[in-house]
Amino acid sequence: MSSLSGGTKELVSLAIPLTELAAEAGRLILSLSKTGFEVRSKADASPVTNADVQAEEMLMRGLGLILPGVPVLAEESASCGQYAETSGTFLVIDPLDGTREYVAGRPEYTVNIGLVIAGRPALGILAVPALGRFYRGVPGGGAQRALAEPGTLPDKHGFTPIATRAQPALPVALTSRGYNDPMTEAFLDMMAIEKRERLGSAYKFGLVAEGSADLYVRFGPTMEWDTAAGEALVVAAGGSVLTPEGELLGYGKVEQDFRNGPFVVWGQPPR
Ligand SMILES: Nc1ncnc2c1ncn2[C@@H]1O[C@H](COP(=O)(O)O)[C@@H](OP(=O)(O)O)[C@H]1O
Ligand SMILES: [Mg+2]
Repeated sequence: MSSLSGGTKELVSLAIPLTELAAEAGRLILSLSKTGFEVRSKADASPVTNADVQAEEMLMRGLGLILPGVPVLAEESASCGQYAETSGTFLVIDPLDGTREYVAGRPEYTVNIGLVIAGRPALGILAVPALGRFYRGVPGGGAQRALAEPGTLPDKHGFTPIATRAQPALPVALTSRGYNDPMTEAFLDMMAIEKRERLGSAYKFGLVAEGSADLYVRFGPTMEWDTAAGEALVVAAGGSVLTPEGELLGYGKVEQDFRNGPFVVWGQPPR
């Protein structure tokens, strides 16, 4: 068992070593993109590389030291049928979110580390190693970002506060690059937007959290490791993640194989 109490101050302190760990895993992934990686298909036909697997191993080792005893729900372990105990506090990680983008040479892939307490994302870290962007947030404790040269680790004193922006008359909307669906299109068709950008990873949450975009629309399926870290970050920065009915996403949905339903990420409350 861990001795985590879940207080805001404790979580803000915990975010520091977790950010360093995500950045280390990101550096490993980025270096493998230069030296070469191997791609194979998973049971669901989605790609996986040795970068996903090695980064997950690094994260599991590091999390075992930082938060011993806290179960870790991890994408690659879950795809082999190994599920963590998620009825209490648990970590949820995607070691390489946006593997398709990574394989295609696009830079938006992320390392996601989330912490779920009482069914809610309580801390979130996103590293975007190829773009040198590092985000962290604790709902109630604020959100921060650091910028660094790609391939280098962020300066621990380089984190500055970020917040979502007031929604402009014509908002900037984000969607998945590769997994769009008719409901997402219909929702966007109903809105007057300035522009729409497609990106394949949790970087979309970072862009909403820092006020570069206003909403991220996702009616197609995602997994809890795609959203836990990003949701904590966006909420910490002043935004929200809501189902079309205005409900919160739940976490630890073992009976749904940790699959999320539709949601919209809002920088500011929906009007
Ligand atoms: N049919 C499906 N069922 C469950 N999750 C899906 C899915 N299609 C896509 N996803 C999830 O959506 C994520 C990609 O979304 P996006 O491109 O917007 O980041 C995938 O993450 P991975 O790419 O890490 O597997 C995957 O987890
Ligand atoms: Mg993913």
